[in-house]
Amino acid sequence: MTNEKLILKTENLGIEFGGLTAVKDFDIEMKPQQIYGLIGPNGAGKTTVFNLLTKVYEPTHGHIYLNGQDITKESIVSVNRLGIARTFQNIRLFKDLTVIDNVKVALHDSVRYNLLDSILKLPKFRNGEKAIEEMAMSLLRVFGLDQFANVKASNLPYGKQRQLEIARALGTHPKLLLLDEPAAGMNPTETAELMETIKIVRDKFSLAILLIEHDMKFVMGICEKITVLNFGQVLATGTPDEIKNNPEVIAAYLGSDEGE
Ligand SMILES: Nc1ncnc2c1ncn2[C@@H]1O[C@H](COP(=O)(O)OP(=O)(O)OP(=O)(O)O)[C@@H](O)[C@H]1O
Repeated sequence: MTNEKLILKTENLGIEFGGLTAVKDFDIEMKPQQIYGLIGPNGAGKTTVFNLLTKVYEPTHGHIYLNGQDITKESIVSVNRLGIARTFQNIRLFKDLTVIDNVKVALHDSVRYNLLDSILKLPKFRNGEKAIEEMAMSLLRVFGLDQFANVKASNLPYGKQRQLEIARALGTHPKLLLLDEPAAGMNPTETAELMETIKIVRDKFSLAILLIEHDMKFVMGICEKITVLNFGQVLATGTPDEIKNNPEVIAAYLGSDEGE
């Protein structure tokens, strides 16, 4: 047991679907503000780990601790309120809403007023709306998306849509942000830009980031620590250099793909 404060810790986390063990004995220790990579072959269980951490799936085994608090039995909503937010492998924006409205939806939960306030447009409601508008704009500014505030989300270039998803996730004030393949489908320029944005987000919002990614240049370039999953189990955990040079990881996953 370490005395060091951890933002996320799991112990023997696992889930079975019928007879299939999708994830088994998954242990991770993440420090606050750490950028951490979760990699492994297709079907290794990476997205399932995200679904366990966000309580989309009920773990069959093990425990999840957020900031020292056991959140294993919490609901999806309360895990989000306690500080875990995520993005998805496939973009899940409200495509017909504007860029700013996508972020405002996430922020609405953090400003409290009741239905009557909103129907009567009482000062509390107006001030709340103004605060939400300002918060949304300041989030968009971090990503250079403020200039597109009134554009329909589906009209943004692909790389910007991915960034908008991150902006929206930040609207719930997470302490831990889970990014599922944030660089998927991006061109090299967009990927390089995303690396910078992720570092800025980590510093500006003082949060830890756990990311799943197949782009090894991206993972090795940005992550301080990496865990490799293979067949639902941890194959290795270490620094990018340790992982790159681990013979088991090379055999199971990196092989000739490394540096692609
Ligand atoms: N709801 C479910 N029911 C049954 N099996 C599932 C379910 N969710 C995931 N699995 C299985 O769990 C295993 C791990 O899948 P998962 O999507 O987590 O892998 P992954 O590492 O994220 O893969 P990829 O890199 O392709 O996204 C797979 O065999 C998958 O079919």
